[in-house]
Amino acid sequence: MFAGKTEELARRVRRAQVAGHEVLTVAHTLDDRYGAGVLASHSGVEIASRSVDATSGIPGLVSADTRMVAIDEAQFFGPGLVTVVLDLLDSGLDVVVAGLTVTFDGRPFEPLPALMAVAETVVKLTAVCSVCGRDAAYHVRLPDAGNSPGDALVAVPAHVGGTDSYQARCRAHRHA
Ligand SMILES: Nc1ncnc2c1ncn2[C@@H]1O[C@H](COP(=O)(O)OP(=O)(O)O)[C@@H](O)[C@H]1O
Ligand SMILES: Cc1cn([C@H]2C[C@H](O)[C@@H](COP(=O)(O)O)O2)c(=O)[nH]c1=O
Repeated sequence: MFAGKTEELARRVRRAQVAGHEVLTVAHTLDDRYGAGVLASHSGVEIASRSVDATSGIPGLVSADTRMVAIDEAQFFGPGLVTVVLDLLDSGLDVVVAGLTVTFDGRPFEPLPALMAVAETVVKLTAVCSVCGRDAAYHVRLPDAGNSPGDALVAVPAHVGGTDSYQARCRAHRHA
């Protein structure tokens, strides 16, 4: 988290739009922090988006004019997103996916690892460790975020949050 994934997704969406391409930006309904129809980064960058509650809702949003599909918070969609993304690519669309690769307890967070394996290009961004300032590929869930969050691999509304619930951490401080 806080690595700039949404900012980078927004940059790519805007760049495609400048080129005159029709872009479909998709988010998951689990994260409704900024309201329906908008994606926002932690720094306040906003882009218009459509929300769906499952991967099966994505293909139906694609129109004949769509050139690019941009998907944020891919970790909320689960492993089924891989097939949908591959089908979109096979139909000739550009697809850009942003999401968390690691859970708050440090495990690989599908579908990102599988998507990274089949992607032509992977950009892995890191945040700034909140303890020491080094590159942070991990995050910790803060004690105030609530007890017993359950399985980190199963996306639920209780896991949704920002600086209120999570901090970015480097390898050395990922358990601190
Ligand atoms: N620990 C941190 N490390 C880096 N950026 C942070 C941190 N905490 C807050 N930020 C802010 O978060 C922004 C990135 O937000 P965002 O694009 O939403 O990231 P992500 O989608 O990876 O969570 C940064 O530009 C910065 O303003
Ligand atoms: C670590 C972790 C985070 N989440 C949630 C928390 C946020 O709502 C999003 C990540 O958003 P960001 O744009 O990358 O900051 O995911 C989660 O569900 N499970 C986790 O393990």
